[in-house]
Amino acid sequence: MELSDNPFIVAFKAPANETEEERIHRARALQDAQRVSRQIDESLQETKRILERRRKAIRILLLGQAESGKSAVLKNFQLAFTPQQFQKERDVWKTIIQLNLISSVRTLLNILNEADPNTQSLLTPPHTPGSYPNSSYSNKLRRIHLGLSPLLSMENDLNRILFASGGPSREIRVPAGSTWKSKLGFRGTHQESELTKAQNATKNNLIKLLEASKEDIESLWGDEDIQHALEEREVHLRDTPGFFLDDIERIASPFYQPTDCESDIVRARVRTDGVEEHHLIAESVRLKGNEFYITDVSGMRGSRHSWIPFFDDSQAILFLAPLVFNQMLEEDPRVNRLEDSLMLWKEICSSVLLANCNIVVFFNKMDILRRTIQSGVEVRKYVPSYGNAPNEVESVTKYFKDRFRTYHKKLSPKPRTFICHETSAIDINSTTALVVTVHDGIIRDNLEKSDMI
Ligand SMILES: Nc1nc2c(ncn2[C@@H]2O[C@H](COP(=O)(O)OP(=O)(O)OP(=O)(O)O)[C@@H](O)[C@H]2O)c(=O)[nH]1
Ligand SMILES: [Mg+2]
Repeated sequence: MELSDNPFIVAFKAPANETEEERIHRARALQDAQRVSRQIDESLQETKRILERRRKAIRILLLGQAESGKSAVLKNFQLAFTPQQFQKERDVWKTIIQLNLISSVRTLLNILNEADPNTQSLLTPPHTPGSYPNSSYSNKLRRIHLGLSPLLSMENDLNRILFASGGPSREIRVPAGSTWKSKLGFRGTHQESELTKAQNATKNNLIKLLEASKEDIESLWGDEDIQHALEEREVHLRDTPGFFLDDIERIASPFYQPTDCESDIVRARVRTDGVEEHHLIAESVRLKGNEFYITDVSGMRGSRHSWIPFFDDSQAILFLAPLVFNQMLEEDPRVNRLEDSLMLWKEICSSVLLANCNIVVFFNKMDILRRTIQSGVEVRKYVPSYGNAPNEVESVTKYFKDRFRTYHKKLSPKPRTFICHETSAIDINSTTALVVTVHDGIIRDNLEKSDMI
């Protein structure tokens, strides 16, 4: 570039007959302009570095309906590639697990309440013990009911203090980002725990109260009348998110640590609210320095529009489709979960924005499918097109695999390979091994694509 073309030289050229005062003023203005220009250059360089880093990293988008297991698969990635970082978060998950447990207790007590019209409201037990009117339930259950009331009040307090949310809700819901983790005691590299004395005291009180309530919870869960009421209402509590009642002995112990059983953390339920991007830098020697950007989204119907901006930037999509054929969507109880997954699958396959993206399907929650089939539930009752095919796991899986494959072939804008895996994301040994395989596959595929280019 000619000096005379340089915009700085042109803009700050000395005018004829410049006074000394004007010259000083012009020199200062030039210095300021150069400083701003340097700052812009540096910020452009930084943006370029970030973009370059992103380009080299593996970029994965997790998609699927709510409760399909996206966040559980993300935790498996963290376990496989950043286990040390994952361990640091265990205290956060301990509180979540305890809250999940209390939520199941609330479900049982609600059933008790519904089933027994004479039982008084949960949170307003009678002032004088023994003043319940006669009813179909035993005195034992009424005593347990009363004994567990403080635990429910504690749940309210915790939700209010830790998540600033009022009243009980079926699920823990936190805003996107990791600030909620620091509220539960997580100390990240750049974050200090935000726990106040009051919050710490509440967490400690919860541990004591859980220990004191352990026997009541065990009795409630083991009670025949309660089990009968669950069966009558077709409530499969073991298949619901965040189910820990079978682990009460461990979890209600004052020495409980989720590290004793890492799958506890994967089983813990926190509903994703919005879109969260997780940046992982692999810790193992083999992959040292490999980076991932994994985007986890909310799967609720009303949130799916927010996925689209992330389509462009992703190299691979992991689509979670649990083969749970006998459950309805929480947000719309008229819609069968598996039908909803198929509808979503069709939209993802036909999206032009995703034409070049690898899509891997995880037929998740295979453990639940196995239990459901074993308990004698018939697929054809929920999916009439299944007809008289054998009511066996293998046959059911093949049937749905064929349906997913057919739509994939028919609707993909360009030909691409159909890849699917049967998973149970809470089985961490097999799932961490699988995510490593998927990771290797994405790298191989990218290399092939760049060779073709
Ligand atoms: N039994 C069983 N439970 C699973 C499996 N995968 C996930 N879960 C549990 O199901 C619940 C829901 O899983 P999440 O990973 O939170 O679901 P999500 O897709 O992230 O849901 P949203 O954040 O609401 O969109 C959690 O408690 C998980 O631990 C599985 O294969 N088997
Ligand atoms: Mg989630």
